[in-house]
Amino acid sequence: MTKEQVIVTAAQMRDIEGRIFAAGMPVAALMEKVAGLISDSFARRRQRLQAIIPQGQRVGILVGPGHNGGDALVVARELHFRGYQVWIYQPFPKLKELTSQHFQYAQSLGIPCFQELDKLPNCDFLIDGLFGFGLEREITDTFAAAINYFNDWNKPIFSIDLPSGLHTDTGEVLGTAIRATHTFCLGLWKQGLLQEQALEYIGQAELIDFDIPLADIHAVLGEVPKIKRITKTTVIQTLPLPRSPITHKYKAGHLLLICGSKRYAGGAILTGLGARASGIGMLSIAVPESIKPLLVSHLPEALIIGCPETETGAISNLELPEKTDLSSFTAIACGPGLTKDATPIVEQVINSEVPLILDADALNIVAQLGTISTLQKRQTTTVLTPHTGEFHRLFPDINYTDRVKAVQTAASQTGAVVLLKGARTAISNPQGVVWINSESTPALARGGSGDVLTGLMGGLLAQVVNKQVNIEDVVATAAWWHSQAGILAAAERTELGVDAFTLTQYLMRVLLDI
Ligand SMILES: NC(=O)C1=CN([C@@H]2O[C@H](COP(=O)(O)OP(=O)(O)OC[C@H]3O[C@@H](n4cnc5c(N)ncnc54)[C@H](O)[C@@H]3O)[C@@H](O)[C@H]2O)[C@H](O)CC1
Ligand SMILES: [K+]
Repeated sequence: MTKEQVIVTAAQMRDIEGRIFAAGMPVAALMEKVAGLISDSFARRRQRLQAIIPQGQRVGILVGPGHNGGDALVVARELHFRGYQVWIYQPFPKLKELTSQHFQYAQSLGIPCFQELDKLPNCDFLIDGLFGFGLEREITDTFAAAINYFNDWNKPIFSIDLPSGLHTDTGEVLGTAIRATHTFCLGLWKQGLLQEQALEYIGQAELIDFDIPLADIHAVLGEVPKIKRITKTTVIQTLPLPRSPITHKYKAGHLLLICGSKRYAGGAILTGLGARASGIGMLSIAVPESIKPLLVSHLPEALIIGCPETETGAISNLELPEKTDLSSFTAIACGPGLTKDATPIVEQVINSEVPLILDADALNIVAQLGTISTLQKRQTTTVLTPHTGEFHRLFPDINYTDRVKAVQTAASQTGAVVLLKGARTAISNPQGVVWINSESTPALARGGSGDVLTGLMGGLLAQVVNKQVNIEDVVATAAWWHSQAGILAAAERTELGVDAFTLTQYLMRVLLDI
């Protein structure tokens, strides 16, 4: 485990810091260390920012009543000595002792301090030290008015630990919140910063590591923390690389995709291209007979199985090649483009013993059949990959604003690994172990990119399912791979240039860089 993977709640951070203080680290010393690291990072960033904001170096420091404010005051002092023109806004009647001492010292240095908004000078940047993980309740009155006032200034705002006003664990806005350009998250990633609803407030997030001993992290979070960020470390451990020099196509997995319809042939092609990019040894794709020629032309290496179809052009019956049945495959991925007329097919794969990924229309069909009753029958690997709409249809009683809790609940109810798609995709296994994909791109918000993920994930699962891997690690690796390809493509083609087919062409590029 690396610190970049760890995610904490406010309570866990308080416990971890409490252990550090109990071991003898003075709070004031930690505050000095943290604020020094922030000032260094800010100064390094200034070189880059100077290009964007060349004029002056006037910094407004927003100081809250707790140690977040204390951090900000130490940063104010350090930037003052580094030649910035610093002023302080501190409207609180009562400050914590350490914060109060730093405030007093800043005033003794002649740093202008203000209590009223209308007296504030102009500035080039703001540093937000109003609230950190100690925010306990909704921000109201003067403090809410101040936050809204600073948001309206449209200046770059650097938030310390969290944008003030965000709930540390859920990322919810408590009344109002600073819209940060950049967030310096202190020590360990706070869970709220990885929640979708926080994204528009965080700006670019950076972890300021202040050498928290791993022993203290394990003491509070356990040997293997339950909730982690997906990083390259996980991916490298999970990918079927390097390949054995003596492997052959039958040892590199045999995936069956069941997808497509006369109406949605493209979904089947994109799913197939995603699977191809996974490196899968053998790929079979069951589609309605009428679109078989299309698939063959796009995926000559795949075995395309033309199935009987309903009059609406959906698969009516899985007509597998002779001497094969579902157990001939190491994994099945089912759903993209199926339409809701393929219910018997979905029931058939659910009743099989084969590791199974359900996506798109397969999920809508499961929702219609009754999610829990349908899936509880299965005793083998099942993965669900809903977007929020499909998630709501599958689990109408689960509130998904806190996406971590939502996927944990859905996974424990169904016994499946559940991936909830979004800007911060969350994945849980039935035991509540959660991965969060903390890097993605809005470029992926397009029809078809989910089909690519299903194929990629199916191909990866088919290659590793018989090895000692955690299924949630495989799902997390596919999600990371998929979003990194989107990020790479967007960097070269802008966020408007990543159609699903293009995305499939970037998947392999990602692995070249790890
Ligand atoms: N734990 C430590 O000693 C260190 C923490 N670090 C930094 O400090 C904050 C956590 O500090 P804490 O004092 O616990 O809380 P905050 O600074 O976030 O401030 C909360 C403060 O404000 C009061 N409060 C809470 N909600 C409201 C509200 N809605 N309206 C008004 N006032 C409110 C509450 O009573 C607290 O006193 C952490 O984020 C780090 O930035 C250091 O980095 C290391 C030492
Ligand atoms: K803050």
